[in-house]
Amino acid sequence: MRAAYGVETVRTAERELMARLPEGALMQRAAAGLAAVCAGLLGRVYGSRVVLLVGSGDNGGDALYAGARLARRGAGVAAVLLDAGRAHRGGLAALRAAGGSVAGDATAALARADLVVDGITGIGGRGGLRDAAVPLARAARESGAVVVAVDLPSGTEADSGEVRGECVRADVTVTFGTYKPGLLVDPAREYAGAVRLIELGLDLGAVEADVEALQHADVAALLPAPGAGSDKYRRGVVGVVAGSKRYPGAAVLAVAGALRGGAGAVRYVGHGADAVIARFPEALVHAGPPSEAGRVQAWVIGPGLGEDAGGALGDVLASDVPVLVDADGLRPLEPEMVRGRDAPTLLTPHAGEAAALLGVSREEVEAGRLVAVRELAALYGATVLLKGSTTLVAPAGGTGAGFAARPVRVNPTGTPWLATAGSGDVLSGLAGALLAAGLGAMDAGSAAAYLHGLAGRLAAGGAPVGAMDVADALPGAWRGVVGRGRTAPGTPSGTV
Ligand SMILES: NC(=O)C1=CN([C@@H]2O[C@H](COP(=O)(O)OP(=O)(O)OC[C@H]3O[C@@H](n4cnc5c(N)ncnc54)[C@H](OP(=O)(O)O)[C@@H]3O)[C@@H](O)[C@H]2O)[C@@H](O)CC1
Ligand SMILES: [K+]
Repeated sequence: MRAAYGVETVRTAERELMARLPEGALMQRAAAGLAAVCAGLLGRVYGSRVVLLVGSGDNGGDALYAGARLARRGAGVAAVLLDAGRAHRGGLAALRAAGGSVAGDATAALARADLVVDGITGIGGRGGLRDAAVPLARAARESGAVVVAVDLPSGTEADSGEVRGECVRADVTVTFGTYKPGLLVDPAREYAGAVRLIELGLDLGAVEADVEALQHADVAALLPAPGAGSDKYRRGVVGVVAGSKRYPGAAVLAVAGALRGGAGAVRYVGHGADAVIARFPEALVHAGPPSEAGRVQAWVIGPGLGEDAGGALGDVLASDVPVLVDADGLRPLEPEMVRGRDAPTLLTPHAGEAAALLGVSREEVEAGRLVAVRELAALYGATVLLKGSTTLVAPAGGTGAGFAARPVRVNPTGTPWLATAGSGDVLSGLAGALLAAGLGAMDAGSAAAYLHGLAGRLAAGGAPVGAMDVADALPGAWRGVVGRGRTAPGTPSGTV
């Protein structure tokens, strides 16, 4: 599990550690790690040209001390100081002592740079870059040099992943002590490039993370494996209420996801029965209301239902089994329909659907995904999976003052190729199968997003794919995660 902690938690842990260490030791650890990453990126340090963008806080101090280390190894290091009177004193002295200098002409220095170190702001930054820093961030981007952000790309919000205004676009971000939520959540994540963590020795073991990302081993431990005594009910029967005369394909895709998610059986309810049976003769189809369809261990409702989702939705929510509500099922949804349920409810909106549920614009949701998913979880008292470039899953929340659902899980396996019609229908079926197998709503949602992302990558292999290709790639993704099979060539490693 990869964990990310917010600024307040990081600062508390840093204070505790600093009290036990000699003065300045922590910053030296950070600078040593930063310099080592820069040296690795430069390849040959001697003779290289490094420019430091230095703000007036400790983030700038890190940059200056790392610059001093590179200067000692023969790099030509020039510091651009945003406020000469407030630059980190010790760091500036160290840089000068090592042969580094303060740049007279920032633009000229940036134009010649091989590597730019962004030490404008770290966890102390607020809002987008201030005016004085904006041209420097732009010049860094346009210089063609490798841009390395210190702790965070300056201008991004550490706690929320929001980007309010201009910010630095980094190729690599070297972060200290722990990941910060903004490094894992879009839009800030996009600006961070590849993220390298330098351990500082912070003691965060007993603290609940703000954001966490599952990795292969976590997902492998969650996925159900049928035993010798498993029958279809033990493996989990999923009820799927999806599709309509107009959109029968959504029914097929949701059923495909459920079958590939290990469902012992799928009961399909709706107007897409012919299409479902034609593709999946193993599905059980039912023409009446969901409550009369027979025993299920979880319901999936919504994909492609069109306008007439309401009656079936009430029926399904009245059941005492976990319910996943997606797409058209979300439209008639009111908080009180969900809040009173004893069994788990998992809502799976994309940004537009989340915006409609919250009564805000889609842009607002996209800009503040972490805030939006937490608000929805609190409003509906349900687990919420917010689909998108970084899919987030927030636990069902309370409504008390200051309540912030945590940890929110962020999916690390997503790929832009998944932004294709019907891909969400597959995800719904898959997550429904995991709910039916007995996983909690957080685990079902986040494991499904993980597998779905991997399947998208496997299916795509660098080329466009359709939703059924993603469903067909799920067994390969599953085998790859549990380690019993080989993933197809071209599967990215290292990024998950
Ligand atoms: N604590 C530790 O043990 C360790 C901490 N470490 C490092 O310290 C960093 C935190 O340092 P920090 O607290 O000094 O804050 P920091 O990120 O430098 O920013 C504050 C400065 O930015 C300015 N500023 C604010 N907003 C701005 C904007 N939008 N645009 C432009 N400027 C803006 C603000 O100006 P002011 O408001 O004061 O006028 C102030 O000058 C942390 O990220 C890590 O890198 C490591 O060495 C490991 C050990
Ligand atoms: K920075």
